[in-house]
Amino acid sequence: MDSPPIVISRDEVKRVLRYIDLIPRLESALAIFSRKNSLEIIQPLRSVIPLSKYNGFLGLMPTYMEQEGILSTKMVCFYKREDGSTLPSTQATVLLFDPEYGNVKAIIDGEVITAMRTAAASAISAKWLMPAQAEVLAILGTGNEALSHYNVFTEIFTFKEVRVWSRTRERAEAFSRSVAGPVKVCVTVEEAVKDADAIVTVTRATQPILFGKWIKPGAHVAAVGACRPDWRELDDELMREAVVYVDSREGATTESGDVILSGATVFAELGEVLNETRPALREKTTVFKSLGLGIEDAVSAKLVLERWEATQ
Ligand SMILES: NC(=O)C1=CN([C@@H]2O[C@H](COP(=O)(O)OP(=O)(O)OC[C@H]3O[C@@H](n4cnc5c(N)ncnc54)[C@H](O)[C@@H]3O)[C@@H](O)[C@H]2O)C=CC1
Ligand SMILES: O=C([O-])C1=[NH+]CCC1
Repeated sequence: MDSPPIVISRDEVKRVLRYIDLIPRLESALAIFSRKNSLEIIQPLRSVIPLSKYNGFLGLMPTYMEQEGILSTKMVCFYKREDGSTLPSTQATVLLFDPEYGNVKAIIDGEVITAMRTAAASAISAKWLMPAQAEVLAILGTGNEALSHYNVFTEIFTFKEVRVWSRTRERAEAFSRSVAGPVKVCVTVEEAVKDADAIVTVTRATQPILFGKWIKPGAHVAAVGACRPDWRELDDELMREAVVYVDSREGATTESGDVILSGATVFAELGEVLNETRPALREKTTVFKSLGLGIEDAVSAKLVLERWEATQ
């Protein structure tokens, strides 16, 4: 109880965290989240502080899960700018507290947690909402989130073709060389998403890059970027015509430019699908608008600590 916090680095998180363990924890957390029972979870809407001078934001994401004994806060900085910095544009730290006494048990690097839990949440959405015989995956963007999404989607599904698009061909080619399996480099978004069954948008775009007119009816889009109320990745047509699922209704209607500015209706939270209180309309064109939840970081951090302790 009075021992100093354990510090777990990015490399250590990478060593111990596995999708096979993470996905069931996230499914359970998303289901708990959507039951909205304050005896199970307290997770206020994230507070976001704009860092206007630096074109960035600090998000604070506290979570308490009494029955699981988890009290945590993630602090995440994310930037819109591109200035050639070698630091990641999304950086985070997760604090795990002992809820009984308030001492910090662990300080865990949040970069890999953020990338893996976000990709795992998108994969859960695809498990329920992607067409049954999905053959083609398109990834738009080539940053950290693109890589984690490539990893989990190719680990748990079998696609005949994976495509990638970036604003420059060089970046798309570098991404394609950096991953284990074959990836087709596409020069335009339209080429990348034509007849794709699953599309992942993981860019820092602030204006739409993906247009409904290019998408095959029945496709599933996991929309991960555009996490500010005035940022977009998807156009109005796609947002209004697709069935829109979100991680959190409150989050989506407060933070998502794609939801707010298009006037789209939110059909369900992913946790409601997992709880079977709302249907998974797999045969329709679907969008999962992800913004990220503190509860995802909380259960991921607990898992990291457990696995890390087991290997000491
Ligand atoms: N939903 C969630 O839980 C999370 C969302 N995010 C968001 O996901 C997005 C990607 O994050 P990271 O991979 O960490 O970022 P990153 O900086 O590693 O990669 C961003 C990618 O977007 C591209 N890009 C930048 N501006 C663009 C534009 N105007 N149009 C098209 N492409 C553009 C970059 O070339 C790069 O390929 C960001 O918007 C980030 O805020 C990040 C973490 C969690
Ligand atoms: O949940 C998260 O960590 C983030 N969502 C958008 C940027 C970072």
